[in-house]
Amino acid sequence: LLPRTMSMVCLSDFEAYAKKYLPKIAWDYFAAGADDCSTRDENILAYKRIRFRPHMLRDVSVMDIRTKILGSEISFPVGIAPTGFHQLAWPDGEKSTARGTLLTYSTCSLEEISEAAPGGLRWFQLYIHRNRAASQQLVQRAEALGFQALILTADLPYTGKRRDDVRNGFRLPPHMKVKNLEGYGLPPNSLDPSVTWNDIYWLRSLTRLPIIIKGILTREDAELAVKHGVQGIIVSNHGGRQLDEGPATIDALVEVVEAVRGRVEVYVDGGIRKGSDVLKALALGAKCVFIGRPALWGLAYKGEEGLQEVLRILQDEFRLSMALAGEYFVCNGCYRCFCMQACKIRSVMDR
Ligand SMILES: Cc1cc2nc3c(=O)[nH]c(=O)nc-3n(C[C@H](O)[C@H](O)[C@H](O)COP(=O)(O)O)c2cc1C
Ligand SMILES: CCCCCCC(=O)C(=O)O
Repeated sequence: LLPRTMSMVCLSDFEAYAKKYLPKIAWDYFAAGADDCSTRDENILAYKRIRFRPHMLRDVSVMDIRTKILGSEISFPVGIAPTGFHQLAWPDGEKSTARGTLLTYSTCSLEEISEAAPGGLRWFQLYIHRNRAASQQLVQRAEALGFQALILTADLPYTGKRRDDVRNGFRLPPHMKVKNLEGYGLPPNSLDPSVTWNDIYWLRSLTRLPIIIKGILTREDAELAVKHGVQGIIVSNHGGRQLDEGPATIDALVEVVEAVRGRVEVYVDGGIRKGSDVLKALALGAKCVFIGRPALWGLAYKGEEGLQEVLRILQDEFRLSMALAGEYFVCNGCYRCFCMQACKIRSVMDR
């Protein structure tokens, strides 16, 4: 066991721990952004530019931070984003994160995860492979195992250029496998870069599960997503790991929410490191947010327990920010509740 003498107060403490104790190749893979990492870093900086307009004397003695996503209640509006290869952080891998999203590129199989967390809220993240029959089977396995939604990740026709991964010659250690793809004879780089919007119809023909599209950053694509019948949109730039120099997700969220006009649920991920970031995202119209790297840091710290600690800290910070801003219930992504002022330093939370 690694030393755990640090007292964990905020998510950056978990980051420091993971950086110190993970093997360099794993840390570099988790931390990586594309090219100069400017979008990765901008995801975080953009939150810092947003300021609250807090209101006082609003009786925040009783607070309700529950919300619903696609009809299911969650205890507070934070979920776990799909991130690859959890066994690089903790031996149990995705079994420890099974209450979140599970992905194609996991080091545990769909079946192992279902067994580890029966009955939990679970969505399956899909990459479409050139071998469509394999993708079809994955979708159908996920549906049969009780996953409640499909997330189609749209921003990875090819993997972005992550310099440290190139320098390190990153690949999975021989004892770790992409278990969901075993038996299909697929090389790991068999993703289909010819996927288009029409493939949403193909996916729809395979499953009755709600489809959520992940990786949307513009009003034009948000319109297309609604037109193609998805049930949800995750505003995401893959944690800045794909196209560098694109917008920070919290900035893109505003135009996506405006374009969608409440027709489907909108979520956001990227750069969420504090409870006040969650509040800002909600105030700007997200129904729920997802954390990627912070969940991996929690896993690296203490497996499932470490992840729970990350979530608990984020929940406490979120609750406190809400109370200090004069809010006592979660707005459920109803963007009309908040006045989004078009000033340089955007102010949120004014109703
Ligand atoms: C190590 C790592 C692996 C990832 N793997 C996937 C993946 O397999 N599928 C996917 O849709 N997104 C993947 N993502 C992107 C995350 O789902 C999410 O968009 C991003 O991590 C959010 O940013 P954050 O890390 O700043 O919270 C990955 C991100 C990281 C950091
Ligand atoms: C063949 C591509 C696999 C990438 C899986 C993980 C991922 O999305 C990442 O960002 O890393």
